[in-house]
Amino acid sequence: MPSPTNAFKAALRSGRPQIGLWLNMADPYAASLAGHAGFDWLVIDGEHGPNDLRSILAQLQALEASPSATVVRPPMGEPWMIKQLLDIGAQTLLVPMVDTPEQAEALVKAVRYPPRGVRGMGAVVARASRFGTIPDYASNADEEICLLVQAESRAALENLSAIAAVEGIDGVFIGPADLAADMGYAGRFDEPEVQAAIEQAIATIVATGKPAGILTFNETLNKRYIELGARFVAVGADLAEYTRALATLRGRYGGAEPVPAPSGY
Ligand SMILES: O=C(O)C(=O)C[C@H](O)[C@@H](O)CO
Repeated sequence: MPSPTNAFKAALRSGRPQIGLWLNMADPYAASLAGHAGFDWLVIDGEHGPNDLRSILAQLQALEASPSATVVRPPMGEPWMIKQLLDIGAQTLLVPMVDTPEQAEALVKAVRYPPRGVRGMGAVVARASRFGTIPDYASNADEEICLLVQAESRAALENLSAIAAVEGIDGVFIGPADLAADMGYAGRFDEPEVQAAIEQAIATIVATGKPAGILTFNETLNKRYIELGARFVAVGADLAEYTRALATLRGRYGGAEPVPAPSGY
C-alpha cells in the first residue's frame, strides 16, 4: 500500500479555484468546527498562530474527518522543522519568505527522501505512514507532498518566474501583508503600487503554469484575484471572523467602543 493520495495537490492541478481559510486559533476544537464549514483548504498557521508540533498534530487529527484539505504553514522553511511536520502527517506545506530559486530548491530537497532529497528515513515510526502500517509509504511519499512557497518581498517578485519554475514547487502564494511592508507600505496593501505588484505577480506565476495563491480579507479583491487566475485563495482567518462576530453581537446593545476591523487586510 502506497502513501495516501494528496487530494489538494490533485485539486490544484485541476485548475478549479480552491477557497481557503486561515486557522489562527491554534486549537483542535476550533479547527474541527472550521473543518465543517465547506472550505476547500484550511491553513494551520505555525507562522503567526501560537502553534507547536503537538498543537499542529492535534489539529491534523481533529481535521481527519473533515472534507477540507489541510495545509500546514511552518514559521520558516527549516529542514528539521519540515521533517517533523511531514512525519506527523502534514502532506501540504506552505513555506513563508522564499526569496530565491536556491531557497526553493533546498525546500524541495527537504520534502523528498534520498536520493532526490534529504528527508530523514523515520516515517515508519510516525503518523505519516500510519505508524508503519503503510509498508510502501516511502516509495511514493514524495509524489504526494504538495510544496507551496510564499513570495512576499521585492526580492521574491524579482525572482518569481525562477522560483515558480523550480521542479517540485507545486504553487506560489503571494503574502500581501509582508509584500506591502517590504515595499514601504506596512498595513496598506491597497496602495495602487502594491496592488499593481500583486496583479503582475499573479500573471507571472500563472504564465509559468504553476498555481498562484493569495490571502486577503477583502471579498472584492479576492474575486478579482480569482478572475486574474489565482487558484488557491484564502478569504479570511477564523480568529478575525470570531472577533468580528463577537464585536457585532456586543455592538447591538450599545454603550461599547466600536472594535476596529482588522487592518492591513
Ligand atoms: O504576508 C501575508 O499577507 C501573509 O503571509 C499572510 C499573513 O501572514 C497572515 O497570517 C495574516 O493573517
